[in-house]
Amino acid sequence: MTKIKQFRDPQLVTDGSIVGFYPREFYVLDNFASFQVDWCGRRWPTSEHAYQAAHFFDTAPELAEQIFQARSAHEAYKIAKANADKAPHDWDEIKVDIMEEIVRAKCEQNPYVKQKLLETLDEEIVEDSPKDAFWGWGENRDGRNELGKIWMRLRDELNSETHEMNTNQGGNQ
Ligand SMILES: Nc1c(N[C@@H]2O[C@H](COP(=O)(O)O)[C@@H](O)[C@H]2O)[nH]c(=O)[nH]c1=O
Repeated sequence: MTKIKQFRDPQLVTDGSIVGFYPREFYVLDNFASFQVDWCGRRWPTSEHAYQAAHFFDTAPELAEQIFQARSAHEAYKIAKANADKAPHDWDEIKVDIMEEIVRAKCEQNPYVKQKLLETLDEEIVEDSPKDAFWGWGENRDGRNELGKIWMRLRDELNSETHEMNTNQGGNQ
């Protein structure tokens, strides 16, 4: 039995009879969601813009600029994919740390994101992507779910900060 009331998702109709387009309950955790992030000296339209541009900061700054200007997260993603050969050779080794930095900034800077993260209580968070088995769980639901893990780490941090604050306040009384 789930502890979280996901009031939107049970209404999803997936039998093909309608085309539904209202965002899902925890859409804010998605990198394509429309929350700006101040990171590396710029205000990025979404965390996806920041993450995709970061591929090219050192190797192709003009592409980073193009991604900054991209009109949507989808566009940012497409530019990066089309230029994957220009990413640094060690990208796979550094990308999780970079993603965590960006996602942490998004959470700290957007109170609604932080609120929704805390509403997940201690349930497992999964990027339930049907195709990405690195950031999400992928087609077979057994992928690495690295983005879900980042959110769970950030949630742990927030909860231990709150716990520490409560403990300190209790100690002062
Ligand atoms: N592809 C995708 C989403 N997934 C995001 O796409 C990015 C893929 O990273 P990488 O493979 O390292 O370039 C990553 O930020 C992941 O969370 N989300 C969405 O809403 N819609 C999409 O179409």
